[in-house]
Amino acid sequence: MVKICCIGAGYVGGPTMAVIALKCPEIEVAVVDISVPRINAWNSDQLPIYEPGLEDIVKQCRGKNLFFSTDVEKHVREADIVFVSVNTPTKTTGLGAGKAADLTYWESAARMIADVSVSDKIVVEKSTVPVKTAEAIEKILMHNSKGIKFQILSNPEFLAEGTAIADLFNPDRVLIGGRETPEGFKAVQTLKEVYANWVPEDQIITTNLWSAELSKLAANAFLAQRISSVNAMSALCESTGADVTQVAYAVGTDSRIGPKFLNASVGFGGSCFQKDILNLVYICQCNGLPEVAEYWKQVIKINDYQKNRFVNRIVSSMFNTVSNKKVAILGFAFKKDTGDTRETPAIDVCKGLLGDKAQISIYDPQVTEEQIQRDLSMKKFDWDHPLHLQPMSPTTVKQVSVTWDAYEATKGAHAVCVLTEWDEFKSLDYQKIFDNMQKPAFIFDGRNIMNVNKLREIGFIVYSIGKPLDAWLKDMPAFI
Ligand SMILES: NC(=O)c1ccc[n+]([C@@H]2O[C@H](COP(=O)([O-])OP(=O)(O)OC[C@H]3O[C@@H](n4cnc5c(N)ncnc54)[C@H](O)[C@@H]3O)[C@@H](O)[C@H]2O)c1
Ligand SMILES: O=c1ccn([C@@H]2O[C@H](COP(=O)(O)OP(=O)(O)O[C@H]3O[C@H](CO)[C@@H](O)[C@H](O)[C@H]3O)[C@@H](O)[C@H]2O)c(=O)[nH]1
Repeated sequence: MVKICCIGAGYVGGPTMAVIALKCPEIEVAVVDISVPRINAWNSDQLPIYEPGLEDIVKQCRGKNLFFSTDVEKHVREADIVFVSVNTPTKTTGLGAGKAADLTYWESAARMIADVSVSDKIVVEKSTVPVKTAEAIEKILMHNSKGIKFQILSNPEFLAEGTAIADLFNPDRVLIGGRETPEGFKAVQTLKEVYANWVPEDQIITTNLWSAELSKLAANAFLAQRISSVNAMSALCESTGADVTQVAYAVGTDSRIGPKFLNASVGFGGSCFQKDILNLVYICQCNGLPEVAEYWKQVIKINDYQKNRFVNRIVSSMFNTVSNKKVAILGFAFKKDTGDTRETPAIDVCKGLLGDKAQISIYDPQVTEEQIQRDLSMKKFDWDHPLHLQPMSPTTVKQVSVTWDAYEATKGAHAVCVLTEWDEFKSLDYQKIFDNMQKPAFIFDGRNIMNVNKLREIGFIVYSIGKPLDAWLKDMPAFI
């Protein structure tokens, strides 16, 4: 029986391995992690991450051919294929701080693999890593291997959170990069056979190592660039009376452009886009390509601009101050159908409002008060380290309250901000919300999910990203 071990039981390691176990009953899959609470959660009824469809699969396979364990060394030693899906955060100190990927966790995993291995292995990069990481990993493994042979493959993951299971069942493509040597080709073929259990062969792309590593960074940069492009247009729409949804539709019907990923928003979030683009920028700089670096940096700059613009719009619309005003936040996760808050735009928006002394009341169906308080007090990039290494929230932010009910959050508020596109926000009783709010009552829709006409009929002053402005908002100078 082929044995797979995955180091890192996170948003990628957990779902990816669960799907491999489901689709390949003849393979034994062990997911290992240094975090005891995380592994305990994977072995309980309360999984550590919320992902539609995941629980069913874990329940089906756990204890049969899918195991979660903290005995990292044992499972690595026994495995034929070792996936490494550990954190690759942005460096916070030293060379490349604020841009370069911090490969501490990767390197320690590679050293451990070399230490404990007693048989040849295929080591698969599942984490998103800088191009050429495989070369460094090869060196670590080779110099510590005691004669054991390792083949390194790059097999980046393209799943998106909230749709991880659907993406894994039906990927647009699986990408495998390897060394162009007989041993390298053989390793690529072995991994290809795993995926071929459910992915059509013509959707399994094989390349050299560096193309696979770089394709992952490139794909995220292209995706994020589309969002920054449409968000840049949203600002122009507000100034000209154009409607960004209409513009995006008209642009996206061109088959060369395509309709996906053109939703204007308060800004993109999530653990990947910013981190991976910063990493790409750093790699360009290190390779003497400052113009290319500047080009990609702009995608992040526009994203920051969009988040600032949103906060400034709120404050300027409300007579240029939100001091002591209650502002309700609907949605804190970085997108719907996940409880993940890593780099969520809600953090920046809340911090911006807190900077103007607002009282904030937050409701998100999947995010706990503890998580929100940690997010609002954590330093930039701290969130991307393993949980047990993250600083605990030193103090709670007093002007922030968290409820489990949208009506409670909005009661007595001056304004409501929609920051995550949860479906349930579309069907709230907005008349009831309006009746219980201070007047004038504002709604700032950062996701364009609201029925604007209906809200205006009720009496709200409504701001939607990139849409023709309410007369009220037109009269209020926006300091952006
Ligand atoms: N989250 C996504 O949607 C996504 C999608 C594609 C790629 N990626 C990439 O995959 C990688 C992992 O992302 P994630 O979201 O799953 O992160 P995560 O933080 O959810 O999981 C990483 C896990 O690795 C564990 N870990 C760290 N060092 C370890 C070690 N030496 N031994 C054992 N366990 C260790 C941590 O405790 C943590 O549980 C990152 O490089 C990320 O960029 C993420
Ligand atoms: O038209 C759009 C599409 C997305 N977003 C926002 O962009 C962010 C990222 O969304 P999405 O890409 O759907 O989720 P992620 O889980 O971050 O997935 C991205 O990052 C992963 C990690 O690398 C990759 O594997 C995926 O392919 C890539 O889509 C979220 O805040 C979304 O709300 C928009 O604002 N407008």
